[in-house]
Amino acid sequence: MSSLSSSYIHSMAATSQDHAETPFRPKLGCVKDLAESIDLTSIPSKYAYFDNTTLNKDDIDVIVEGQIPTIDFSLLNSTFPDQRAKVIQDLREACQEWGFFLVINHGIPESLMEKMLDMCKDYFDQTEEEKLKCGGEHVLAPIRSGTSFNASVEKVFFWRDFLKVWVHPQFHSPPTPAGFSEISLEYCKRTRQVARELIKGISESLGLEECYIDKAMDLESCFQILIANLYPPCPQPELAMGMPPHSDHGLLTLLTQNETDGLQLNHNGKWVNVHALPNTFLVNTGDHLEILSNGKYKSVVHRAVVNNKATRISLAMAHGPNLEKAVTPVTELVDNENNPPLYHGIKYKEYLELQQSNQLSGKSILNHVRI
Ligand SMILES: O=C(O)CCC(=O)C(=O)O
Ligand SMILES: [Fe+2]
Repeated sequence: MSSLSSSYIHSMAATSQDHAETPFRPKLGCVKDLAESIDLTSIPSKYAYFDNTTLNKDDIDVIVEGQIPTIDFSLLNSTFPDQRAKVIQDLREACQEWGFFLVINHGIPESLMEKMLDMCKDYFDQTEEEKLKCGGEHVLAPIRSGTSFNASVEKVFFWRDFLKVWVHPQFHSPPTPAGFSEISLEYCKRTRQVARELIKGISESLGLEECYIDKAMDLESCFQILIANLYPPCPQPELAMGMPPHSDHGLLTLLTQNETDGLQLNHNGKWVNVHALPNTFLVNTGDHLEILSNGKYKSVVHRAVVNNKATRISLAMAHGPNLEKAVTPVTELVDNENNPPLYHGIKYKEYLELQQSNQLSGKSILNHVRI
């Protein structure tokens, strides 16, 4: 199966011509087309993530509604020291207790956020052929379009199509739809600025200099990736999964979505539904924040569930260190007697490759670098 692309294969049937050229050329298909196929009333068994017959009762998920922390971004630039101190304290609590927060008053125009989400919708509305023009079979290809997460290694497929684009330090963009590149360039620049400001606040909240993390991780050349996710309506949402529980690889991910919810985060062992208010960012901490803070700020495990009513589009902007950095816990947060380093250093690019080329599963890659 190693020659299969990361795009999902709905059918192993191939034309005789395909067979003549490449013996193992599958018919590629996205879950959007599957969902739109006429009379789809049940999901193919390959998408059955929850299996009622084998479900252990300990695995049954508890879903709760939680009061997710809110960060008023505008206060980070307040000229009143009290206000800045308050928001730094809010960030500390949010990172320590949740690994997740909503960001309001971030200054990015709502119109730009809407245009970017519309562009993602237009991208997914293209034909399969147009989407495949993006190519990118390798997990580290700068532009990759596909379905599920990594179909070449998965036993169960996820109810999700995706586009992943590396947008910093080198900017890439799919050639179509028209206008994607211009909107995306602006959106990536603005979200990167917000992420770096948040990271400065987080640095301070750890008792470090404001620019400590920015400098140590070389965020001037930070790795930024745009991940657009499409979750079409699913006839059996209780059996399928959009994205399985996982933590993100980088430092901070800024997520926006259309009007449909579906993100859940794991908080004290329970799944919490996240409801996004318009014009806000849902921000989660990633594995590299956990590594550099020596476990003080843990990356949050989250997942995306699906529904049978409306298509959900989410847009995650993930920000990590410079890809060449091998990140270890910062010396200021380590003390060999009482607080020894908990993680090995591994080059971020290798970490990313490990995550992308395996099955997405909880914090399995972070566990790989735990001492
Ligand atoms: O769609 C979502 O809400 C979650 C997406 C996500 O976790 C990711 O792209 O890493
Ligand atoms: Fe994620």
